[in-house]
Amino acid sequence: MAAAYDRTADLRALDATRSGVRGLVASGVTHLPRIFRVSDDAHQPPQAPSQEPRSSPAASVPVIDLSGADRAAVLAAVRRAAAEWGFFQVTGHGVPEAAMAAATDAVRGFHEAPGGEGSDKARLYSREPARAVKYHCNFDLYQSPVANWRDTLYLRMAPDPPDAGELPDSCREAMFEYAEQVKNLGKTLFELLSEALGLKPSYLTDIECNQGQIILCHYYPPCPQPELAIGTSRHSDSGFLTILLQDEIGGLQILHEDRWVDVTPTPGAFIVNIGDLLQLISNDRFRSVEHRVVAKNAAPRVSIACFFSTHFHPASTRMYGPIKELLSDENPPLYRETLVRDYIKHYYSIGLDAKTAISDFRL
Ligand SMILES: O=C(O)CCC(=O)C(=O)O
Ligand SMILES: [Fe+2]
Repeated sequence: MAAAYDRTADLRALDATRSGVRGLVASGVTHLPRIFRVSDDAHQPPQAPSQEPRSSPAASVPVIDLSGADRAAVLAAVRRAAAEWGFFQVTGHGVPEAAMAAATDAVRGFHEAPGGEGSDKARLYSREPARAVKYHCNFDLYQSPVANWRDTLYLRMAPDPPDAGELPDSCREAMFEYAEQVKNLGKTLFELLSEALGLKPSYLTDIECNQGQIILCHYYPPCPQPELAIGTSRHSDSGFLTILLQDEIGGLQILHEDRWVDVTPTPGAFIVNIGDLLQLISNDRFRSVEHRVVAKNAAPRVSIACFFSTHFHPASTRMYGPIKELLSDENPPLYRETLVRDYIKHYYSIGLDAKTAISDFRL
């Protein structure tokens, strides 16, 4: 029997530093603190990556060039990827590489700046749901079974953009520009996804799937014992759609046909994935797929995840259910209707680590 261990005290101690995992690394930790230790079975995927047969090359997440002249071919590729993978990478998306690099550099700069008295990190450190701009180590630190080796700068950019003064100086310009660029790309993607469902291009934006925009700027410091830790626990995304930018380090994996498949960093590309709510309204035509980020010790990793979700519209009374145009006698509705905020509330009540939220809305 292990000696009594006060996990909550350790979590509180980490929280009180207001400088996250990066602060631990800066202070020179050489062993993984226990709160980050993945229990032996908790993160075993169907097969651990090291046990996967490698005899045939693993299939990889589709890469789609959105600038392709043959629109029908682009649509077919999007339809297929959204249905079979739930994930794809996009190139030819029109977002200037300079804006992508500026955002990544700004996020890295924020996370690598020292914390402590008077710092932006100390000023922004918060778990307050109402705050539009905040920084923290693990949004679910006190709920999750294992702390993730990751810190996050949270920016809620739409529908009500934050005051410019709330953003850290080092990020302000780059992140406002990035948010605008990704919002435009989101509109393009929602149009493609609408058409891929056989609907008019404006269908998904007409029902306001693109109205909310939360940008999570993640930083995964080098981990002293990566095999014992996890960067982000397995989960599916709750919103409609996610547009993700990752740097060259890698570590993101998606669960495809019962195997973890690496999402290989592709210079200049964005990763796009279907969220639970889009699976729900597409009546399972599109799939929201589980993913995770493995910890690494070589170098820090930066990723920027932009979620299109409207759950912070507390007044929104729009109900979302399977899109009527997609239903027929052969395709009856698979889900009940829900308010976005009720779906998200349920999702968070379960927490990362399991994909049962959407199944609880199945008819
Ligand atoms: O860091 C990543 O690549 C993925 C992060 C993620 O899955 C999320 O924020 O939902
Ligand atoms: Fe995610």
